[in-house]
Amino acid sequence: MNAIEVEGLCRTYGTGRQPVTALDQVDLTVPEGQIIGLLGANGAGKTTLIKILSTLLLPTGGRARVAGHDVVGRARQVRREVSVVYGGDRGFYGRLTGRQNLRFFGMLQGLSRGRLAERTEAVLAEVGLLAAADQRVETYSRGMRQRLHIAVGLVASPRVLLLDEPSIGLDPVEAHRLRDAIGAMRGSGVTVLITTHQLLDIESLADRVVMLHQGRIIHDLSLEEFRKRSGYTATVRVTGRGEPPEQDGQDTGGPVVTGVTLREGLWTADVRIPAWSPSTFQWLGERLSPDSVVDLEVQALRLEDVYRQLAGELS
Ligand SMILES: Nc1ncnc2c1ncn2[C@@H]1O[C@H](COP(=O)(O)OP(=O)(O)OP(=O)(O)O)[C@@H](O)[C@H]1O
Repeated sequence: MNAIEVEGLCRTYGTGRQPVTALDQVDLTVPEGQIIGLLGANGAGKTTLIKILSTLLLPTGGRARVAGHDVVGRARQVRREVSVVYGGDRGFYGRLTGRQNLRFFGMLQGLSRGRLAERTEAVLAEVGLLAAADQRVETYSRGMRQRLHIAVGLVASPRVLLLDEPSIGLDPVEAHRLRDAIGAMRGSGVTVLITTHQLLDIESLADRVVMLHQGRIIHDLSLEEFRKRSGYTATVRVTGRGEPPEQDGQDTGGPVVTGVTLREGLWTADVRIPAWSPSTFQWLGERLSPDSVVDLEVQALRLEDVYRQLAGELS
């Protein structure tokens, strides 16, 4: 069964002279167990989609189903199947321990005493908080609180977990731990939809990338396809003396010289490599005179570059 099915979904805010269309005919099908990265600039409609899927907001057109239940007609059933976690570190009782908070919020979700005890320990382990479970939440770091939010989201075993900017405001170490906690869900059958501006979240977690722009889905690709959209796999940054290489005007299918700059008697050029092959090295040897090159650095493609490139095509 599909975890999420969205057809022609629309949401308009306001009815006056200037209504805002936040979602415009969105179609999306997500099979169970997939981890989807939902990307888009500020105002693209990501939060609106999350709110509709979690029944916090009604659509103004189209349909959406979660675990087979319609978000409008069977909202109560949907709420049993879906959990939503927002970025940020508030919403806990600071004087209670992590375990006590989790049990409290689990109880509110209607779990029986036995099931609650079992699930509490399981999810604390899943998010890496077992060792800190008996510490007061007021002593928790931001990242630990965020992982506790995810534990609350998981305690009632939802089929679908919606994460809105989960790593916002976290330092790199905490963000890495959080990603580990989310990654641990892979294979458990939980379907995860993550909205994020952190491309590293997508790179390390997502099976599929959906990109929204002005309320419409403009890309819906596997992570691999998304990566390939850039048209290159690496950039070689070359620094040299003397005559700089000529910048290539258009894509020739082979390596492309871009971004030639001059500074303090040295030039720097970025050579985009579509794919590594013997002819790539031959090309590099012919275009870049070994006498003039003083430094060479190979940079693997970053998802952020792809995103910037795709977003740039829109402006
Ligand atoms: N309650 C509201 N009333 C009026 N307009 C709204 C409301 N909520 C959102 N919007 C508008 O709807 C559009 C989509 O907003 P939404 O919050 O869904 O985008 P987003 O992709 O989540 O953005 P961000 O990355 O900034 O969170 C934006 O133009 C926004 O200004």
